[in-house]
Amino acid sequence: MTENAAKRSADVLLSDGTTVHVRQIEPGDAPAIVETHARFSERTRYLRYFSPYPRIPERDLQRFVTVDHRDREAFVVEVGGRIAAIGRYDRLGPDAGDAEVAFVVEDAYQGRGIGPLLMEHLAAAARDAGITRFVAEVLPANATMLRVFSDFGYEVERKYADGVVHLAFPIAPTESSLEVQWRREHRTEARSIARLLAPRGVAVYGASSSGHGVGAAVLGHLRDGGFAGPVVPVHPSAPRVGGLAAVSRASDAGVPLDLGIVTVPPEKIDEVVDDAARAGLHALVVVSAGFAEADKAGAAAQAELIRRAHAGGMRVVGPNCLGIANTDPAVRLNATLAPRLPAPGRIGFFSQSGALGVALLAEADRRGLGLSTFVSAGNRADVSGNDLLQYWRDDPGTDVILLYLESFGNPRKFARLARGIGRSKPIVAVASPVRPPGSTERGLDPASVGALFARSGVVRVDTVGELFDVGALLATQPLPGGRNVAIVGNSPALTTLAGAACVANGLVVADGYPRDVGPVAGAHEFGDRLAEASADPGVDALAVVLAPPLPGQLRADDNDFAATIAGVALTGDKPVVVTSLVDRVPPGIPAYPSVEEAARALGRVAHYAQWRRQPPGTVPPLSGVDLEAARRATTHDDREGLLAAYGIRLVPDALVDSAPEAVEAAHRLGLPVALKAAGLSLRHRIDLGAVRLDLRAEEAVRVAYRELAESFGPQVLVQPMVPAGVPCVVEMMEDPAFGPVVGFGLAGVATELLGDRAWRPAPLSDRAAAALVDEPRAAPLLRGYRGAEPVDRAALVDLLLRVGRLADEQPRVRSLSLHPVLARPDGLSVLHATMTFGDSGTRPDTGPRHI
Ligand SMILES: CC(=O)SCCNC(=O)CCNC(=O)[C@H](O)C(C)(C)COP(=O)(O)OP(=O)(O)OC[C@H]1O[C@@H](n2cnc3c(N)ncnc32)[C@H](O)[C@@H]1OP(=O)(O)O
Repeated sequence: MTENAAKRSADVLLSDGTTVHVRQIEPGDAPAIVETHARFSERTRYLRYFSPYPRIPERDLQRFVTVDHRDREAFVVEVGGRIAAIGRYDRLGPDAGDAEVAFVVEDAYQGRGIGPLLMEHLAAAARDAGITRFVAEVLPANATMLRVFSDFGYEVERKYADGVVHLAFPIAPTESSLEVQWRREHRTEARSIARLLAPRGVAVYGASSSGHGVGAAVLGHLRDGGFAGPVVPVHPSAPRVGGLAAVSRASDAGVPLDLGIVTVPPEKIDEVVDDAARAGLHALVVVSAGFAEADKAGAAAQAELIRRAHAGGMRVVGPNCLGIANTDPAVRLNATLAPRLPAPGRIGFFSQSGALGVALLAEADRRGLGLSTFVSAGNRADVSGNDLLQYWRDDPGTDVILLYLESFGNPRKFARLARGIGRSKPIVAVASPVRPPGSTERGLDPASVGALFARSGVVRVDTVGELFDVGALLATQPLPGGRNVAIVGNSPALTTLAGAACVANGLVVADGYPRDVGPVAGAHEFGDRLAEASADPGVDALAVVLAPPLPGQLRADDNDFAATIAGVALTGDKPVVVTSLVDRVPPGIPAYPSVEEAARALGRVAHYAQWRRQPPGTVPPLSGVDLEAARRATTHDDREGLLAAYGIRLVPDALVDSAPEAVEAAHRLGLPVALKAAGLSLRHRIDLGAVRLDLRAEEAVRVAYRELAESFGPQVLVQPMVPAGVPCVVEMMEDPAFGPVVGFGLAGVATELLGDRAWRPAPLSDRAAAALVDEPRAAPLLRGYRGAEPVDRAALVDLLLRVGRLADEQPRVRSLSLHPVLARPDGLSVLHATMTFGDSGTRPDTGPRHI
């Protein structure tokens, strides 16, 4: 084969008798030059690389030719103009099923150390293509390739009976590669939502000829909102409804209709869906109530509605929703119960609640906030917030996304989408803990939601008011380049308050500020101070604080003030927030009634801007992870073994039930030792004084054992003393909706009481792990508080990454708590761990166990 490969062109005979025709490539050859046998399809993806590695001269073209793995075709890898490996897809074993790319390495050729380089290229190719799981199977005879694979970090997952070895390659997915993959999968869905929000024509089912009722109202709103296309009422008998010519079947309309608005009672819904499908509609917005939110029968009707709609090729918004709106001047669609089409703007707004939706639209209107599109999803039986995220991601008319959420249908999908979108378009969300009526979904656990949002860069707000406060700032102002705020005002009291509010919201008052122009300064002088602040390189954002005029007193130049502020806010490249003069500043400048609200909105936006500036994290490969050992450990519920398989070592201990045993264990483990009463939780142990520390001699061990046994029973743990450190807690729990999340905090009653834990979904990226260490409010203790030496942060990050990987890969582990972990300048010690196992569908083991 090596001889063949050296020729310019070769027929390569695979071991099952089929032939692959390969022509050797030259630098600069077009990708298509690799000829292969007929089974390569049009869909062949050519991944072509010039070596980024100095060891390979640029002229040695790297090439990896593959096909969509579902086609199960052959692949050829060429490195440096030589064939490096040839493989097949159609011989894969059963474990390859969920791999993005999977292949059998049949023949591999080594020379000039290309094995590992080849693997790097495969990994790079996979990463660029958004591939996250890579599986290889190596035929038993190919020992060389097997060694290359394992040298490069492939891990043997399984050996089949015929000797084929199954390996998995730990590709470190970058967040951008996840995004690539996601885009590929979901482009089609976004297209169908685009059609829903910009239909060519709309049919209205259920508008009463009497002119009264919900349907007639929606018909009126559509008609009066100035919808650009035809609006056609569909009615069983009336020739005209709401002043428009009606038809009895949508297919009789004679104009293209894409969307149906439905307000017929639930018992009539099936005939409507069938009629809409026959007329070729693409989507339905079902406003009618009486479905899953009502009762069991309603839930069944809802399921049938979705089944029929999908069978007819239609997506469904609702049921039990307020409707949808699109302010694009070329569309002007107001298919909602709200009488007014929102003002046009660049905010996409999703509301899960219909009831709140009308109020939300009215509030947006009052604040002069322009929307691009609005969707109320009601029971969210089909179209979800995730669908809308995909749509807004690709919609050039939307810059900012506001979400009012009550639950997550698919939190993991939300997280992946949000993470990608948040890099270019901010997402602001208020997650109400209310469980939607009729929903079987869990309510929102604040820790999990916090973890999910933090990871995805979602700006989390607590109230609907804040949703708009932050939305207005993001939609109208540039992002701040940092946290330094220049406060300029005309009242020392207010500027001081503003300073405190900024600090309370994670902002920094810029050097030389707050600046008070005094109560008599005119707009001109004020404008000069603002211009100075705007030009100051030490300033990232401006907060304008004007004392409001006294009641009944209108300062002569308030309008001038407003115009001055507007001048800075609309022309500068730094965000400006204004407090007071709220009614006077023109729309487009975020104005707040109080300094606290202004500072809070700015603080959230600064935090988001910082998230966006950081490079996306990667899930780094970890040394010393032994998946085979992990598999053995989980089969036997061996908790300690499982931790060890992920490179997490506990300080050893021994359970003893007599004084001589205690002494023997102390010698074995090494004096000095600590003795702890077994069978008590950690907290109880400390509270009850059931711990004896720093026992340096046999006699001390004996005495301590007797004391503990007398008070707490004969079972006692012996553990070698480890040097003191900052006690921390690393936790992992399986959230039924969100999947595994990893938590970090400092140990101790104070932080436990305050719930001072940071959470992130597993697996952790390097960035997420670092953020976990820095995020608890007590984290300064780790960084060398009051002259102490900082602890080994890298060791903590490494431990978190390991827990994150374990959490991600071991679904049987329901919870894990490493408590305490002593963090020191020279490393860390895990003193104690509890872990619960559970299989899906069963309850987790009861009670934590010491391992
Ligand atoms: C959570 C939130 O607040 S968001 C909003 C959520 N949604 C709601 O709150 C809506 C609540 N209201 C409802 O659900 C109501 O039951 C509705 C809107 C579904 C029905 O309202 P009703 O006025 O009782 O419906 P009604 O049976 O009179 O039918 C309305 C019209 O549809 C017509 N109709 C009946 N079947 C069909 C059909 N297959 N195709 C077209 N039209 C039909 C009827 O003939 C009637 O017109 P008519 O008065 O000229 O004869």
